[in-house]
Amino acid sequence: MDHTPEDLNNIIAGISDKRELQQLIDDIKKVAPELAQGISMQLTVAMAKILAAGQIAEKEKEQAMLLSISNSIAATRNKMDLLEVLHGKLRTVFSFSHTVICILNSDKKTVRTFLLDPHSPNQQHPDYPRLTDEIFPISDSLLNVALHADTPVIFDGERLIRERKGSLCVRVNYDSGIREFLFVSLRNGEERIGFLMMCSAVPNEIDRHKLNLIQGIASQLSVAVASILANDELEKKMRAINSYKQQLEKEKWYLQEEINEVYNYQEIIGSSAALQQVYQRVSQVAKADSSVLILGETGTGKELLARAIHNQSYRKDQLMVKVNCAALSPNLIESELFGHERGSFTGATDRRIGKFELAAGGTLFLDEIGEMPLDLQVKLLRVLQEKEIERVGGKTVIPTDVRIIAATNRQLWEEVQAGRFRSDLYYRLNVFPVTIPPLRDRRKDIPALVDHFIAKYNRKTGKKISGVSAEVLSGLMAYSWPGNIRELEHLIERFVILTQDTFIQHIDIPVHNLVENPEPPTVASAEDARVRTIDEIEREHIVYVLKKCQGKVSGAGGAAELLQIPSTTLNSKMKRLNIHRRDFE
Ligand SMILES: Nc1ncnc2c1ncn2[C@@H]1O[C@H](COP(=O)(O)OP(=O)(O)OP(=O)(O)O)[C@@H](O)[C@H]1O
Repeated sequence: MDHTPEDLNNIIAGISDKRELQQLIDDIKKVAPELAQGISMQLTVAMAKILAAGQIAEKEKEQAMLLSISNSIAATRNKMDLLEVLHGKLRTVFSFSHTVICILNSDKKTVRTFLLDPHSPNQQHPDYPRLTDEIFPISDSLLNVALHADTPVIFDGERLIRERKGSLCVRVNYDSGIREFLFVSLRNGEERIGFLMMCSAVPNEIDRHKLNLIQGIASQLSVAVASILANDELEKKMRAINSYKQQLEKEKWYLQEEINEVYNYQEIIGSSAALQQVYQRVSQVAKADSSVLILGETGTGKELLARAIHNQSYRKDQLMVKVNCAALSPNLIESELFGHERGSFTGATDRRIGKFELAAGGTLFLDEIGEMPLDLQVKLLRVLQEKEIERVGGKTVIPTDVRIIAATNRQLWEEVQAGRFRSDLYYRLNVFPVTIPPLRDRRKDIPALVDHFIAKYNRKTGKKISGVSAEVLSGLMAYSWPGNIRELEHLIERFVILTQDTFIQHIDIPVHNLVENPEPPTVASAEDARVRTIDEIEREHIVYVLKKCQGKVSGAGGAAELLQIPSTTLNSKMKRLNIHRRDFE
């Protein structure tokens, strides 16, 4: 130690390491204690300089880490990215077991879990699913503190359990070995949006010197979380818009089909006691949402009644979709009802939804249910029981929510006894039967119906016919109406077209069905006076037979069978003679 004090000053000033300096001080104290006394001031200054330099270096390191974490957070686009930052990058700076982000709900009174560490030890806890599924009131004092913690606050796990704070969240974590909790709030500007929770299994593990750093990270996290939430909200709205669009497309397609069929729905006319009873049944069942079975002869107004039930039900703002079970072709019947996936059979070039899906939320009207083939009855029964369908060629089941209204002009129970209709399906549909009486049992309704149809066809033809003569009316009242109201409507339609007068003086009523009036009208109509062509007669006869078969062209009981010609011949005749569905439906 033969240095001069000046040499020593230079050596001391050159030392930048705390330990090196301490070693030198110890050496000087040992060999020259009075010298150490003499340069104590220089030693203190040197030590202070080294410490300050260390702090600056530490600060710079922190800044660099914060910058790196900030950059990673700023690059996050979704929850998965955020998880990676929290449980990857953050772990290189802090020691902790896992983190959780909770979000304030729009009610501002509850929070929900937004992000959970998939590796958290809580996963084994039986109450873990509740952490993700439930919402927690912020009236809970711990959550309230967490939400308002402008600077990070640390809680001892033992103490929280002792003081019964933080209920489920703290308990599940504590049971899984967590002993320390750090909370810091997340804010979007002035608005509090949630909080970050950092959990540690070791008391005092969370570095108290790095709380500033955590706070800085929390500010960055707030921006990322707010943007993910805004994106989620946007996506939710887009999904809602898309599903609404699809629904509209479905409805447009269905309405187009309806228009193509030139079908319009109208009000139910009639005030006879028999019809009053029907109205009463309808009002009893309309809002009940149970299945309804409408029974009645052809043309009595079963479809009209089904629509009335739908219109009075809670489903009235959704569609009532009609399926004519008799008109479905056997190989397409299943796809028609349940839809099909693209390529599921030859000709299935596109995915198509079935009538069940189309009627979602509304009513499915199964007309002519008595005609449904037995194998499809089984499938229908399964759908009604399980309330889910499978598209043809599809792999997933689709839940259905439809109300079923079925109608038939057959004696369905007799069909069951004859083995043509499944009894289990019969019981399922026959929850609330409504029978519409035939027109001959409610003749009182005939005058109102006549006026109604004259007004209807006046509108269509631009005529101004004011009514029928007393003679005509008594003829109409005497007729037995095997085709019921449809027959009456067609008769009136024909005579509105034929009548040149403002009053219908004469109507040809089929003689053989007159039941009460022995004097059928004898005056020949203008139409009868003219010689009709073979084509006209053929057309009339085909239309008559088609009506008799309820529009069924081919197959058993179809018009082709009755006319004893192949259905292809009948189809080409119908084309040539300009016969459309509306002519016989
Ligand atoms: N009470 C009524 N008031 C007004 N029009 C009616 C009434 N009942 C039936 N109609 C009309 O009669 C025609 C046949 O009615 P609808 O198709 O509802 O009968 P349906 O019983 O379903 O026949 P089908 O068994 O042949 O299918 C329709 O044009 C309908 O608008």
